[in-house]
Amino acid sequence: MVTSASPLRVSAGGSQQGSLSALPIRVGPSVLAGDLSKLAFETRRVIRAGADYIHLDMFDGNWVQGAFTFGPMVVKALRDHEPRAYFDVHLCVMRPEEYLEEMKHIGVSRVTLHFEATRDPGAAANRAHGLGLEIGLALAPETQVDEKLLSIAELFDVVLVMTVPPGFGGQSFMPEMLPKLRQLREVFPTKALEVDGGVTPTTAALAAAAGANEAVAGSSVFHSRNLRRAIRELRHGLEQGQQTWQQS
Ligand SMILES: O=C(CO)[C@@H](O)[C@H](O)COP(=O)(O)O
Ligand SMILES: [Fe+2]
Repeated sequence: MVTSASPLRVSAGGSQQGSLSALPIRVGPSVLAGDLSKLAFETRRVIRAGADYIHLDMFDGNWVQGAFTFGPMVVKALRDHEPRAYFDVHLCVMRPEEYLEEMKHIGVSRVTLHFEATRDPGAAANRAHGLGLEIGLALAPETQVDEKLLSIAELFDVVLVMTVPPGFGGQSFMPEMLPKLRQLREVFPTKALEVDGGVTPTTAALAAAAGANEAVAGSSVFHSRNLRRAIRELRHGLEQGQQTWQQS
């Protein structure tokens, strides 16, 4: 079923890692790996197969060179087909902060912009919240977590740790991103932490064991013969990993 993010459940008195109850596990197929000539059909297929949300990669062919996918008009057309689905738009564009009002207008549920592409990410987060829009901060693999970044990330609803260089699907998961996830989870025990890139049931488990609770998956869902099973296995991977994280 496609839902809005459910509230985080924190056990009484606990704010440290290890004392938390489960964070909501969510699987968001990236339709980029589907048949792009049938986006509405592909979106409907993964919703029916149990997706928690739909991940939409908006690339402008500029910030990620050579990769141009679709823009707000296509997202709006999809929204008209799926009025209730949770739409998570990953903006890999120049000046992503300029899209916030339009994203709200077309009914996007959450928009994630890149730290590396945004002039003033803190101001963008405040503006999105003023619009009533959930907002995420994406970190490309080369971006390190330091004090300044943490103080900015604090303002966002989700931090997306890219586990491949942004730009295209079908790349291999970068295990060297796991310490970044651990670092973020230690500082933000209840914030949503999402991974994107090369996510399979095995890598989803590794990511969740390091603190992730949301996973975007393109190839491992759409290249599977059985979408429902693919999504179920990803969810299972996240659950297994989260148990490891809780016990750590
Ligand atoms: O943002 C991106 C790539 O930049 C992704 O959302 C990809 O679409 C994920 O595809 P797979 O790595 O799962 O094939
Ligand atoms: Fe993405």
